[in-house]
Amino acid sequence: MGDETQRGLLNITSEIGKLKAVFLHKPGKELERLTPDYLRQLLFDDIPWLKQMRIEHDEFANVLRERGAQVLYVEDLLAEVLQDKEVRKNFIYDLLKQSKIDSLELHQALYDYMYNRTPEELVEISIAGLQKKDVNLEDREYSLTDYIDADYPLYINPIPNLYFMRDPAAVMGNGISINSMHTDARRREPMLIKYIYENHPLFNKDQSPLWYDYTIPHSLEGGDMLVLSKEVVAIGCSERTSPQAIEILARNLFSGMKELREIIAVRIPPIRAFMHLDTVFTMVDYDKFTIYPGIQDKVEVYRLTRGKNNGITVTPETDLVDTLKKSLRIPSVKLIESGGGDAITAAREQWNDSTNTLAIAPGVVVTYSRNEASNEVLRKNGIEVVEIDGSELVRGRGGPRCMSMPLCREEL
Ligand SMILES: NC(=[NH2+])NCCC[C@H](N)C(=O)O
Repeated sequence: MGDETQRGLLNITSEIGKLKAVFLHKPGKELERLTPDYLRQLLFDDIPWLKQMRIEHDEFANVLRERGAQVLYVEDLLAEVLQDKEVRKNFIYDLLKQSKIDSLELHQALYDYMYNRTPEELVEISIAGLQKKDVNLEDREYSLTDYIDADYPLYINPIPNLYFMRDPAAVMGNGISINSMHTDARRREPMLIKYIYENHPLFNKDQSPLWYDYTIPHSLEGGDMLVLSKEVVAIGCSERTSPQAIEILARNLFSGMKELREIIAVRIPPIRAFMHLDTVFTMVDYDKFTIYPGIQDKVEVYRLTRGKNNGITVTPETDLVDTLKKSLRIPSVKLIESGGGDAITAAREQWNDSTNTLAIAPGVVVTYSRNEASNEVLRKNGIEVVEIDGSELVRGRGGPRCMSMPLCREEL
């Protein structure tokens, strides 16, 4: 990565430019800590079969490599960063704080336990969690909390949604937004990215501005963030992303991304099936988008431009397609409706992330093979569709776009 390391690897100025580098997380032991009692709380609808899931994930990574993208794994970069003793110490403190371990004695015992693990083992704990039975703390005097929580099997909870790398952070321009997650289940994920951003030379922090920080109390998730062009960004205002967060992000982007002209805020209904904008709407080519049919009538659209009111002027718009044309300055926009024109098929396939396509070049997308009708419609509209199997991956309710965090795309 010679030159790129010098000026920082991060560069995303579109949704569709040829993908050059991408961050993934291969699902691991954290998925084996999902139990029926905690499924909903952990944002899953079913228990995936990990072995098959990992095969599917490898296939996804291979497709991206074959098409010329460098695949980096968050777990590898984090382990590299944790080689440094100071970083490791701070990381363990943050992990214990985030896990709300307050008892002094337990805090010390867990600190010692983790400090004596290898960086790789520590990474695994930070993702898969820490079971009480794996740590021998027999001689310890119990606190009240220890007695009351005795039946709970873990000291540190797993974060099984980490393979949806899209959400905890998003690269925009040459900077990164490290997001504030809406649910407790995902709260730790951005912290892992922050450690990599602050300490890994590939991210070259001094060259890469931070657009948002996960400690800000207004939630913002990457599934809602679409970089449409150098000049236009779209952000979903959704179950997961608040208007306050969009305004903070907008101010930072306007001051740091010189060419950025406007931000389109798209308000979508706050329900689980549509948790993020990218579950109903993604960009697949210069002037083509895939969309869940009917959603265009259920959204509210606002344009944010540089202005006097705290740095931003907000203009309500009436129509999504008109706004896209106007903002992107293109004569026409084609919305490709997922599901192939049948309402039942569309709803079933949307539930399995038919609309969550990942563009790896203009007009080339990765999708799940199971969404047959939606894939066919894309092809009919001139899009090259690269299919992967996702029978197990889909059980966490996310598709190829959700599972990837692009770091660098070729400029258009
Ligand atoms: N960008 C996305 N659509 N991500 C999907 C994330 C799915 C995950 N189970 C959650 O509820 O958070």
